Amino acid sequence: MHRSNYLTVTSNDHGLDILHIDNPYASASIALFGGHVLTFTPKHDGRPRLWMSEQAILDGSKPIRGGIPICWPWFGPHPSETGAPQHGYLRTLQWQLIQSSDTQTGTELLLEPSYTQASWFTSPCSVKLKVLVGCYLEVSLITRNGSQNPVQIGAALHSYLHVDDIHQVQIDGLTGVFIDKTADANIAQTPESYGIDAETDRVHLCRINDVSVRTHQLTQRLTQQGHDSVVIWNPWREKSQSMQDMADDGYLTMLCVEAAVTQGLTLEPGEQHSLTQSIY
Ligand SMILES: O=P(O)(O)OC[C@H]1O[C@H](O)[C@H](O)[C@@H](O)[C@@H]1O
Repeated sequence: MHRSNYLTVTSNDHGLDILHIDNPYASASIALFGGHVLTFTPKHDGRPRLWMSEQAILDGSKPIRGGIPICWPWFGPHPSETGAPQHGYLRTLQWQLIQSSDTQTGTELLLEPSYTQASWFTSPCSVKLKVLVGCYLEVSLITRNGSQNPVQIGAALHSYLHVDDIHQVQIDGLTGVFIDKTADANIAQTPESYGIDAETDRVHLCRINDVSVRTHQLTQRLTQQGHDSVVIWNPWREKSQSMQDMADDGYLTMLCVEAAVTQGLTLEPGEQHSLTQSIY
């Protein structure tokens, strides 16, 4: 196995293994629990791009609130099984590091979950997560259908962006309609001037590749591929207060911009699909 010169591995107080990358371009950390990118800070401006909850539970008992949770093989609640976990089960599995190497664009890591089949999803699919830590962060979730039959999946790279002040946020690049999960899944039109001033949970039904989140201090550009939706989520005050792993005012400095497959993607036998998001 190749190993990056810029990689170190530590354990946190609860025994979770954390990969740390500190290369000429950026620093980043990834928990093997969930294959979960926790932090990413490019060195050209030193500004952390990802938000992590002050009250995130980092002991392996719950999904981690912040960074980039991996949702697979469904997004949101399971379509029929009420006992199945929200957003699938990969975000609470132990993952392994398969490979790491240094390239001209940064450090590349390849991870895979310890298993992919569960009672709610018995198809033999393989999953890998490719992470590039460079001037920008690129995360690709790669699914391969290893069965003899077509398989349907959903997925998301559920990225929590750090923003200086949610009241300043303007989202650029999204157009078309969205499903408003805060209003009985009504269909609504994306506003031209897109700010956030209340609980927001919107599934934008679009394959738009380029989205930006602007505040006075920073414009964060995100690109997506392999998605059928972009999800925008901020729980706002009341929901933040009700969440054990979020500070009451946590909503003020975060915004989720998620590259997602929410409409069901069919993979033919042997077919591979990549869901990719880059954060600049
Ligand atoms: O609390 P979680 O299971 O991590 O989900 C957090 C959020 O994820 C997505 O953005 C969904 O659209 C929301 O409905 C959900 O509340």
